Amino acid sequence: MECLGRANPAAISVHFDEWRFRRRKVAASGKQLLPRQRRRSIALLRVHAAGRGVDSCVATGIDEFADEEDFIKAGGSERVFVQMQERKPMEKQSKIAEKLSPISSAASTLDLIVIGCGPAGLSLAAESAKKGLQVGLIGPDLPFTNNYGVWEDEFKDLGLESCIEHVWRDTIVYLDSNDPILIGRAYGRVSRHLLHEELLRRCQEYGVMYLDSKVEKIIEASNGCSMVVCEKDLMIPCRLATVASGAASGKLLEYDVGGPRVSVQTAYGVEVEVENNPYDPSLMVFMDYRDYVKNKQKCPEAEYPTFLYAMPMSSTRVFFEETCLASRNAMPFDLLKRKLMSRLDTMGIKVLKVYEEEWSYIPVGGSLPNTEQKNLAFGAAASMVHPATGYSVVRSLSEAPTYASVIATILKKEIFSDQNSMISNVNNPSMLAWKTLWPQERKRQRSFFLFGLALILQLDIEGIRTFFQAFFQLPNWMWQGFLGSSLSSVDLMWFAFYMFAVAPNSMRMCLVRHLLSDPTGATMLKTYLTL
Ligand SMILES: CC(C)=CCC/C(C)=C/C=C/C(C)=C/C=C/C(C)=C/C=C/C=C(C)/C=C/C=C(C)/C=C/C=C(\C)CCC=C(C)C
Repeated sequence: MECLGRANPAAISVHFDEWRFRRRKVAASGKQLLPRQRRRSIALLRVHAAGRGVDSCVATGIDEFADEEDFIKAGGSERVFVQMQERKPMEKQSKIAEKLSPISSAASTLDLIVIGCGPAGLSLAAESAKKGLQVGLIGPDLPFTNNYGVWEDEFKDLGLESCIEHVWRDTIVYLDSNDPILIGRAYGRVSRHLLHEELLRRCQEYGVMYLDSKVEKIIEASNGCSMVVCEKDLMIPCRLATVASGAASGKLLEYDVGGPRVSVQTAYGVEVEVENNPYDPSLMVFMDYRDYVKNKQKCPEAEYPTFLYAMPMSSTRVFFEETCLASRNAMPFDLLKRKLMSRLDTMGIKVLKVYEEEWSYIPVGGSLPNTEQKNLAFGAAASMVHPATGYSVVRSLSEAPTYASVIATILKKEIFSDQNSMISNVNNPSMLAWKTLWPQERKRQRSFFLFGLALILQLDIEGIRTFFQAFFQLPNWMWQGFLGSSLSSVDLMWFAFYMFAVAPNSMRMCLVRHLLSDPTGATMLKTYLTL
């Protein structure tokens, strides 16, 4: 990475103008950027962002993109990328290096290297070290930036209730009428600071080591071990490497080819002090799909069905997030923001003070990782994001102990003859771990979720309302299990029939049409029939 250092404001705008100029020139010529130009281009953006007091790469899913071209390939648009680069506020850096001992390049081969310091990476590193493995964690030391929302019971089951900073006794959904649906389940807002502290404490307790660096590639050494190549050509040897650096870990992993296209969940949020808050502070607003957009005709906002997700922290302080559940192309952040402001205005909510803003970009759907590769993955890198909801943190945290056990079994058993070399007659011991993460049953469930995602993508705002009206009429265990990925593939069939039974005729026709005509329907049926 070319380093341009910190710049003064005048220099920054020159850098940014230069970046824009170069991009336009390249676009006009119809040519690709040369690698050197790409490096320069991203460096310019970073200097621009840093000089504006903006963290250049912290929004969900974006931190591991090598540059804007990778981002665009993964479904983003250049405009969104620039907005994220420009606007994400800089937060206080966490200090992983102060808590964990350093990995030294001269150290002997580590058992496991986990790449990525988000919730998935930290939890897997801690759980693996707890199993007695020598674990190294590598990744930039960035703070958790998103406001994670969780069902309180699910987080309690993980023993992490102390990380919830606010609990609402119930959750509410508004669709088209003033007849809201009370869900009957408590919801919590996770303190990203406490969650980070807790996961870091676990890493420290079990002796995880740390290196603050970006991983360039992972190569296989001649003795069967792996070499993790970091910035400045620093090489760290390990017996197994697991990539947990988010959805944009493409360059470190192989994914199945010809899988479904990646869609995107986008959201723009603000935590604000307001006058005239109409929401009851004891209820979390999971989805408000009521129509509050002014000038509906021909405004681009109306093209994307979005909903409001609101966490009233008190009667005057509220976190509002305008969310596009899924779209084929990312909904631009300025549109989301405009829609949110127009909604608040129409509702008579007056914003007095803005505490913080959030931009969230979550790729959903897409292919599974190739489960025959030696390097492992976890969290969003392993496609563990729920395709139809965008949630992933609880699944990663809850599966970390089992996954770590399997990795420990692979490394401790006779599969490896000694500390450093793998017995050659065992083809690929990583398959055991991949099978734990993605057994055929999980693949069936995911094919159903992808079918559901494709359905959501086709619905307009009216269709979405009718659809969720039916969804929340299902028995609690069904819709809760669907959201928490805990329904078996057979349960999901019951879920589909139940949806069909409770839906109005127009939606029934839509469901059957989708099953018969959408390619995800055929893929789902094929996956269900594969033993
Ligand atoms: C920061 C972060 C991390 C984030 C931010 C953003 C946000 C705020 C977000 C939020 C989100 C949310 C709230 C979400 C939610 C979601 C949901 C609720 C979802 C749901 C879904 C559902 C579905 C998909 C369903 C589906 C169904 C189906 C597919 C069905 C089918 C059926 C059929 C086919 C029928 C058949 C029958 C015969 C043939 C008879």
